Amino acid sequence: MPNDEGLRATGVTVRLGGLTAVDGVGLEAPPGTVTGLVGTGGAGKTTLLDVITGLRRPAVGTVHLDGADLTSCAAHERARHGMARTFQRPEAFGSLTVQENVLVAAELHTARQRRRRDARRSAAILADSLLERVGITAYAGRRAGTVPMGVARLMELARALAAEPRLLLLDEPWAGLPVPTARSLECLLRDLAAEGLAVLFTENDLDLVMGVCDVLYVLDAGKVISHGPPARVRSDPRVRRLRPGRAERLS
Ligand SMILES: Nc1ncnc2c1ncn2[C@@H]1O[C@H](COP(=O)(O)OP(=O)(O)OP(=O)(O)O)[C@@H](O)[C@H]1O
Repeated sequence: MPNDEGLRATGVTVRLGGLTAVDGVGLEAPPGTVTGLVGTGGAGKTTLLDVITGLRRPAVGTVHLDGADLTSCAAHERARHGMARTFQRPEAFGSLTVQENVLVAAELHTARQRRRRDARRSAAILADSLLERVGITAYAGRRAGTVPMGVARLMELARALAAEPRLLLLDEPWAGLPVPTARSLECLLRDLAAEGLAVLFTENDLDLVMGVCDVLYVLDAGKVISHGPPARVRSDPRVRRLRPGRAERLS
């Protein structure tokens, strides 16, 4: 039955060769909240995002969005159900401008909505407003292949938002961003959640994201070892054991 519970993944297990990369993970990302998925390199974060977005089939487990079972759906079908994602390495049309890159995504979305008559115009308006929203209007005319990594990341975010998703998944969105831009991104994610989006991001450094999320999941060797409000998770002994050298600062 359709509902508005957002993302619910249950019992997700992924085996890659002899390795269990994700091991019985359950995770929820409700609308109106920012959910963080934190873990050291190799913990299984990207693999879990791949399962959620349909790029990888789990050995076991289910993925629901707003009550719809998407476990057997292909990636493009999940996108139609309202999922949008950014990647660790931004994927762009390097020879197009930043504005054109966002426009392509906006045109796809407006065409899908069958607003064909004014699709081009409304796509252009949407693209320009998104460039402004993520703060990269100044780069609109630059070729995407020539912009700094931070701008490329924000451009990818604008492309994801062009689909007007209900669930936004971001794989290490802060990597390569200068501090002021990172702060703006935090504010933007909070604003998007306040508008009703379910936001789920991955990150390696728990300290970096303490103030951004409502709920944190900590993944270690493919398993969720702690989840809940950030302050509670940070003081969880199982999490503190993962963070040698930081215990004093946190106590
Ligand atoms: N295609 C693959 N084949 C075999 N093993 C893989 C493959 N992709 C990932 N792995 C392994 O699965 C585990 C989880 O990897 P994953 O990339 O999901 O972790 P992560 O938490 O996203 O790491 P990072 O923060 O470095 O991106 C790691 O041990 C990784 O080496």
